[in-house]
Amino acid sequence: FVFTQCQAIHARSLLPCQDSPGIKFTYRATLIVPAELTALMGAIPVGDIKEGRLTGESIGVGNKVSYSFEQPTPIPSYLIGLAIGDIHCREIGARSRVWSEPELLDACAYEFSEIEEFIKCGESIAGPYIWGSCDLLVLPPSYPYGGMEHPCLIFVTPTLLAGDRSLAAVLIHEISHSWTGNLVTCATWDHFWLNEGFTVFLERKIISRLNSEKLRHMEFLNGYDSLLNSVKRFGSDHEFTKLVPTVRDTDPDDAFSSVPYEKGSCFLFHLESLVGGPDNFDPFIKAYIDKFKGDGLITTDLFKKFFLEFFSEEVGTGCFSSLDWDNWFYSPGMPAPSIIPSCFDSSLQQPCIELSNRWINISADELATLDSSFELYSSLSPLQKRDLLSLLLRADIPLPITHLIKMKTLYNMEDSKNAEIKFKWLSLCLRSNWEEMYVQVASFLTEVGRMKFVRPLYRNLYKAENGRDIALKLFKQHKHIYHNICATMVAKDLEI
Ligand SMILES: CC/C=C\C/C=C\C[C@@H](O)/C=C/C=C/C=C\[C@@H](O)CCCC(=O)O
Ligand SMILES: [Zn+2]
Repeated sequence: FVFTQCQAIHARSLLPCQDSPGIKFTYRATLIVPAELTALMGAIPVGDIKEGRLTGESIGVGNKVSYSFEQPTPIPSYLIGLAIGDIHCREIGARSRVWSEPELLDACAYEFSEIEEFIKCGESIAGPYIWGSCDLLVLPPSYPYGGMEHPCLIFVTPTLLAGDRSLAAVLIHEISHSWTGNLVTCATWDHFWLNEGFTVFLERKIISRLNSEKLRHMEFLNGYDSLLNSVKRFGSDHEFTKLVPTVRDTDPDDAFSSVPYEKGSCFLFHLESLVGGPDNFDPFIKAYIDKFKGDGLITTDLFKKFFLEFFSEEVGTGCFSSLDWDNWFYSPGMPAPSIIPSCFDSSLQQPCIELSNRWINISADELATLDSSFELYSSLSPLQKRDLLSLLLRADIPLPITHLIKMKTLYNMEDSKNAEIKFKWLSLCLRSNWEEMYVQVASFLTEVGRMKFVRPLYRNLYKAENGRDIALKLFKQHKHIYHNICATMVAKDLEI
């Protein structure tokens, strides 16, 4: 199975190109591959689909076929994407197919069957979907990211296959890039937040409309937790914790974190609150996409200028007099004090907060009293279970191993198919130096290659009591299974 990951600056390793987000071009491509394999690109395929397979053309030489593609809408180089493998497809929506290796196709078709609803909702907020098709390719477990927004063919990790559609936010995120990022694109990587922060904001708008505003707020609170972790990892005065960092002469992979996603979406949430809420802010989103979709390039200054033009009346009434733009854009660390967790409605997190406090405050000899919490835990949604574990991870002191042993059996933690819950649970065990669980950490690390999970688990195993040598030996044995970006980043994390 061959797949590419060009974002941010890897397209240049694939083909000669102006490998910068500020340069856009259309393309046609032809891939010649062994006849038993299928080739796909983030573009419109020329061939037909017969019995779940793209038809290639025999080239008459050797047992090979050619597949041709066309991307008629100008895109930046980082959105070039291709994959080649034993890939089959199934229709899952009016303009969407899901592609995967045949063994996964049933599970993928079920997990992602809401895709047309997501696209339609995105259109109602941001304007027409102009890319034609919106297919989905589920990659092998080594895929280093949750998803990648190649136009016409979104790539996603198989760790989204929770079996209950509970991890759909990543798909909604990648679909949202059809407007923010793919149509209106950051002119340089310094302005990456306009790709990612705006896409997270749009993703959560869709979640609000399709589920509830309370869930949008819960996702903001979860994102705030990720932002805290990123700022803590870099240090609160680090360049990469700025919303608009200077990343010239820097490998963008080194600068990558939750900061542009979560600080950026918090900034837009703050702007939304200043103009009086979603009803007043939402028309700006469509106007913004419409305004910049032409040459499709955006910078922070252009965004600010258009925002103030659009809300010129509010400027006149002093709506933004308290807004310190430069502090938001150029100060390192956590967002300006105008955004703190209490800005968000935490009602969906309340049961998680209460349950986490019970686990944090109970003594080892009272653990039996928690048996009654099984019903409450079972009633939590997968995202609430995720947030329960996040709250426990944020506790001042690590949970005692006695408590983790109890939680493991009481809540059947090992049975969860939800990768986010599994990741948080293993992180909780590492934080408490529960050495019996290191083997489960190692097994998870040899099953997935998504950096969102792999990097923190290797770092925390490396820091855990008697974990350092296990981490180094495990990585040395298995680094070949990871994508090169992942292997490179973990090697840096482990100071190799
Ligand atoms: C301030 C940072 C400047 C530039 C960074 C640009 C790209 C970083 C490069 O590492 C590529 C990132 C690709 C990300 C793809 C998908 C993400 O949206 C999801 C990542 C988290 C996850 O696994 O869910
Ligand atoms: Zn994104």
